[in-house]
Amino acid sequence: MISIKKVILHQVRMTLKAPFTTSFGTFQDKDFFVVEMIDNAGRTGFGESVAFSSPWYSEETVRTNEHMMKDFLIPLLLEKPLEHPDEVFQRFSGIRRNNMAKAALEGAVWDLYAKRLSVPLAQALGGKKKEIDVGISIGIQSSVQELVRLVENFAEQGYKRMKIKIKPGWDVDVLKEVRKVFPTLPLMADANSAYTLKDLEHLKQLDDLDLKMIEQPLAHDDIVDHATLQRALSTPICLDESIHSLEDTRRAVELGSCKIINIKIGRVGGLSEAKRIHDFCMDRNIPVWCGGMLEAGIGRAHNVALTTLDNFVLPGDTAGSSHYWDEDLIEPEVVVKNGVIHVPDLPGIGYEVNRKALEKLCIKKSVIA
Ligand SMILES: O=C(O)CCC(=O)C1=CC=C[C@@H](O)[C@@H]1C(=O)O
Ligand SMILES: [Mg+2]
Repeated sequence: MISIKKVILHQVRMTLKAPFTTSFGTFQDKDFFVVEMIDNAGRTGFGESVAFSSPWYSEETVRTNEHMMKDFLIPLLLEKPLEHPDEVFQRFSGIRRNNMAKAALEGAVWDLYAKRLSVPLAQALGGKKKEIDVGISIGIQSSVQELVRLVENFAEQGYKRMKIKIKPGWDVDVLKEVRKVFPTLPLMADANSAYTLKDLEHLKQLDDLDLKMIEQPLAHDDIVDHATLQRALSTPICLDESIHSLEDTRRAVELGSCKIINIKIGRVGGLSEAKRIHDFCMDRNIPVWCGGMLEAGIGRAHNVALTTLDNFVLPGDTAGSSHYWDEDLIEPEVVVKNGVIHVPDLPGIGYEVNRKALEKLCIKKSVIA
């Protein structure tokens, strides 16, 4: 049994090496929670929340995460022991949505569980890969020249796929310029819901660019219009923001809204639901990949472990720690060599938490026992 005795919420502030711009705006400071969970044997599991400080990506924020974890979710975990991390999803089922708060805690339970078994988290999840292919996500840049320079730099580092953010006015022409310089490089676009069906004819031009996919072109809560758009495009649509659960996945697949799913542990409420979406898509030959939320090392470690499952057949957004941070919260940091991450074989998340760095970057600590 997993008997949780104490949960420590470290509210951390880290500054990205470079500002991150999407169709929604730009930010560089990232506040989030490191969840430290201690069991009755004194073992520690770690999770990381991914909600941003403002509700632009989803309705959740750092503040809503804190409220939900402290006032609703942690008390449910402390109520009684757990047989298996899969039970957390059920234990939280009375709480509506708030998936990122749920996932931060459930991730710590999974890490604790794997450490109790003394196996890597990847193995506890059923993953077999010892190495994973990764891509990189490039925010909207100040000029096409700067974008081409970044694509060149990341291609030289061996990243397996370039994700380029687009929005009206920074899309087809920009991608054509990149294609001119890199005629065969695996490319995809992420629109973060910047378009509507009125842009259908405009978006059809993407079909001439040999993109691997176009991610979330339409509204963050839509699967109907995406089905209309997918029927008009030969480029596969990948859904991100629209998919919060296995049920959303089932509906989107039945409607034909997408051909690929970007699975983000925080967006779907944790690793157990992420596995269910993975398995559902594998049974229907729908490829998935692991999206990113600009995580620090603990969240990055969870993404690496999840990506070892068989149907993560497309490179995800799990770039190396040094792409994001001057100093990460884990030792060793996540390193990408020629577009590949070697999966750690230590118990749990497989990386040690750098306590000194955590203390230095922690702006508030709450102990709940
Ligand atoms: O490098 C990463 O962690 C991926 C970053 C990234 O592309 C995104 C993070 C968060 C929201 C979005 O802007 C975007 C995405 O949609 O995947
Ligand atoms: Mg996305």
